Amino acid sequence: MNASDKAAILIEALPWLERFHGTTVVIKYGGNAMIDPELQRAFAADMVFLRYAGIRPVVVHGGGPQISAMLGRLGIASEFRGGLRVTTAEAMDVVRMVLVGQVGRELVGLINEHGPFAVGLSGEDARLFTAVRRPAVVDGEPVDIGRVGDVAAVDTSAVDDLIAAGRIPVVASVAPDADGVVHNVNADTAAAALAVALGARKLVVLTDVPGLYTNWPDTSSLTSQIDTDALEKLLPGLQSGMAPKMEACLRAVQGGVPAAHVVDGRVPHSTLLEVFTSEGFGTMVTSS
Ligand SMILES: Nc1ncnc2c1ncn2[C@@H]1O[C@H](COP(=O)(O)OP(=O)(O)O)[C@@H](O)[C@H]1O
Ligand SMILES: CC(=O)N[C@@H](CCC(=O)OP(=O)(O)O)C(=O)O
Repeated sequence: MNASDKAAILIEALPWLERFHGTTVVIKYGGNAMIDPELQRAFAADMVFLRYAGIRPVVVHGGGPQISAMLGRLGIASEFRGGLRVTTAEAMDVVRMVLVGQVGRELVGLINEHGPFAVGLSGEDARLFTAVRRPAVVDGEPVDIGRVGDVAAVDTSAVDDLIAAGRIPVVASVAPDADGVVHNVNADTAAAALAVALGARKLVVLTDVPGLYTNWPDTSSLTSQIDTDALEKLLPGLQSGMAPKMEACLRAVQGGVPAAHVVDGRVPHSTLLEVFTSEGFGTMVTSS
């Protein structure tokens, strides 16, 4: 690559720097996009890059595969209904231990290799999230799946304090209900609720596919942009992890976040590509 090509790549970022400088961006880092240590390091570097670019990144992380692995080691089977984990009280202890004590700590450590930026917290800290029990929806019917929560209320004060101090909040998606009983919240759902409450400029959801396939698994049905009306119609037919993910994007945009993006976290530096380049990357959800 010659000097003018390099300069072209750098200057391509300028309009996006102008547009997003000073805004809050919520990035959901999915467990499936986390399995490779090099990708994890690239993700951590992207968060620090955003921070130095004057953007305020807030990370919400998943860890589904890591939870399933730990449950497996303990001899507990994993079961999902409508894309959500069936969570007994016993499984909830493992979910909390893995998300807060393992996945969150690792991400905080990787970001902090660059400086004293990341501070980990969960929905339990300073009442960040209050959960209500959430049934799974299977064939249009609600099914009780135990200690699974939706986000009923968000108190952003702890996250606001961290952002104001120049930190990068790293949030695990477990949350107490109004009685203090801790629930397992899907991380896409938690990210969307936090993006809405923070008035984020965008929500970026990293996963392990190039985006939303409107006719899964037909690879020609990958969609680069979809509006909320079209997504609402598509939602009842979506399977597995994509159902809560796209519902979360829909909620974020309906809640006032201008755009939600589902991008391929297996591509190194996918967040930078989404935020700072002009060609579309992944699937963008916008308001109708
Ligand atoms: N319509 C669809 N478009 C894209 N992926 C889909 C679709 N339906 C099901 N999937 C599956 O959903 C998975 C992503 O969800 P999930 O495993 O929960 O990811 P994450 O851990 O990133 O939250 C993809 O790997 C894919 O196998
Ligand atoms: C209720 C529910 O399903 N919770 C998820 C929480 C973690 C998560 O969402 O992780 P990913 O983003 O990696 O899928 C779970 O237990 O797997």
